[in-house]
Amino acid sequence: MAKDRTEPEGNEELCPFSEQENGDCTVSITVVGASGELAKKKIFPALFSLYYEDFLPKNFVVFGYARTKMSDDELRNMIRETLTCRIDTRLIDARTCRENCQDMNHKMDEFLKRCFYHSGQYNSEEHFVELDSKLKEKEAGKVAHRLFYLSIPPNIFMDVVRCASLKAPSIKGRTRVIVEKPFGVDSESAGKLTRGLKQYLAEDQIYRIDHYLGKELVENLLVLRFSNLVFEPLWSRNYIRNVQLIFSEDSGTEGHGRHFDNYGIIRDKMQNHLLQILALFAMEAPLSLDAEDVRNEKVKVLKSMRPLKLEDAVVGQYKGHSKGDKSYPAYTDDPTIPNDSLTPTFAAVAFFIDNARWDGVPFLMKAGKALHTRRAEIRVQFRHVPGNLYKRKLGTDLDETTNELVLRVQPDEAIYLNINNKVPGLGMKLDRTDLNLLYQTRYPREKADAYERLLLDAIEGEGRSFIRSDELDAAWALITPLLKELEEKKVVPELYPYGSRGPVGAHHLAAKHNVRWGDLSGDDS
Ligand SMILES: NC(=O)C1=CN([C@@H]2O[C@H](COP(=O)(O)OP(=O)(O)OC[C@H]3O[C@@H](n4cnc5c(N)ncnc54)[C@H](OP(=O)(O)O)[C@@H]3O)[C@@H](O)[C@H]2O)C=CC1
Ligand SMILES: O=C1O[C@H](COP(=O)(O)O)[C@@H](O)[C@H](O)[C@H]1O
Repeated sequence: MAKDRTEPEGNEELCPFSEQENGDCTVSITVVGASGELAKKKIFPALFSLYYEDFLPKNFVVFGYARTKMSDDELRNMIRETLTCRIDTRLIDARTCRENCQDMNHKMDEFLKRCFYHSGQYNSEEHFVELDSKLKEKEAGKVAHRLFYLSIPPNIFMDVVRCASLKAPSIKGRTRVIVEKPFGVDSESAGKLTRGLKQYLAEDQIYRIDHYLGKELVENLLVLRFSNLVFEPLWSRNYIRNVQLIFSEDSGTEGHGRHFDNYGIIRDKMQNHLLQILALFAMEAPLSLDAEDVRNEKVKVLKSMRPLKLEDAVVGQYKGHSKGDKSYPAYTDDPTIPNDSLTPTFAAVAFFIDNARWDGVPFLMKAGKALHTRRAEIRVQFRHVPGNLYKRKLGTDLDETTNELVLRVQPDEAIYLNINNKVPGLGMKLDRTDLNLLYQTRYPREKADAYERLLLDAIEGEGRSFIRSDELDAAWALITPLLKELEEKKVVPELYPYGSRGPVGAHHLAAKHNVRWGDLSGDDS
């Protein structure tokens, strides 16, 4: 029996698979682009983890679809051999325990019996008719929900959507399609993609995936805000001075830059992951946790934001750097990148939300490759404490002593609040310390991968963590003017050394808004 994620066991009404449990229903999941990296690294492992943990319904099949010729057994071997999911890791940690390994092998055999492959072209209706008949055979006359995961490059999305919706839709059940990013490169192309998808699918059949919305800390944002009394009263311009959304990677493109060079860091990280997090952070309380209520609030806050102009941004590109006997390449040393590429590998921008809650509060975003560290976090810097009671003890630099709440999305998920505290003893010495919730300590069990959570949501028809088309439009409307200016004016990015803290311009941008980057100060750098 599939586990219920929402309620203690035994609550029949809320069980999302109750139909399947009585044997009437089945779910067919087709991974389109099954021969690709994402399918191997993320999608099949996530499906296996869900199966292993009993979250998949009783009746399901998984089909791989791609042009590469492969037999069912070859697909199964690929899945078995490339397994990199948390279950595998758990077993490596417990490798002395033979029972666990036997259990996993048994579960893997059972899972693979449900996996099949069909080779076909992405634009061939005939090949999708063949897929449909194979699906029907496995579905054996049950009401079948069909989920197509488009793990393919965007130029073939429309072919697949057309063929799948015309020739292989669910007849009595629901047809849903997970669409991978990129969702266009600007407002115009995103609008075109949406109009194309809507020729064949209704909005509630489209699941635009941004895997950051499946990350534990991001899912927790609304819980933190709306289930604790202590945060919400502080969550506004009255107490918050600025908010920082930071995404740094410590590696460059290293020979795989061709795809990135067409997009750049603003499209790759800001338009999607960081703006999505910002919307969840800043939105008003939704009427309910229903997908439409949550997404309505996200759209509202995105629409209240000022579109970016060149003066709100700094762009950078990493250059080569030597440290001891090790040397690190420049972005343009990557053989897949043109030597004269102006693509930003770093950007810092300042957003403002023109609504009553956030008027005047800078929301600074920073994302970059080849930086000194890898991290994704939200930093909330609060206002200074009024009055001078402890000023002599705290020092004159009030920025150093204001409260800061940090939500670290990765690595090592954590939520901590910097506070000032008296050092125990007879004197009156103050110390800066933090109230710290380190996930690894509090919740030591390994965490589900974002793809697991989002796949399960899509199977269950839960759209809350997927991007609706009006959200997408609103996000592109904020970013497109800046992208156009950068491209039209051929803005040359400021160079920064590989492994550094990014271009100096990012500090100037922050200083213009009276902000200091929290990740570069004190013991956090
Ligand atoms: N890899 C990742 O970590 C991430 C990927 N994505 C997105 O997910 C999608 C899939 O990613 P990924 O698996 O890495 O992509 P791949 O480049 O590996 O492509 C997936 C499959 O699509 C087919 N394919 C590739 N190029 C073409 C083409 N030009 N024309 C027709 N078919 C083609 C190939 O299958 P075959 O030749 O067998 O038909 C390939 O195995 C992409 O849209 C990507 O932007 C998003 C986030 C992260
Ligand atoms: O969407 C993307 O995200 C990955 C990083 O994902 P993470 O979960 O490992 O943080 C990034 O490498 C890729 O460039 C980008 O397209």
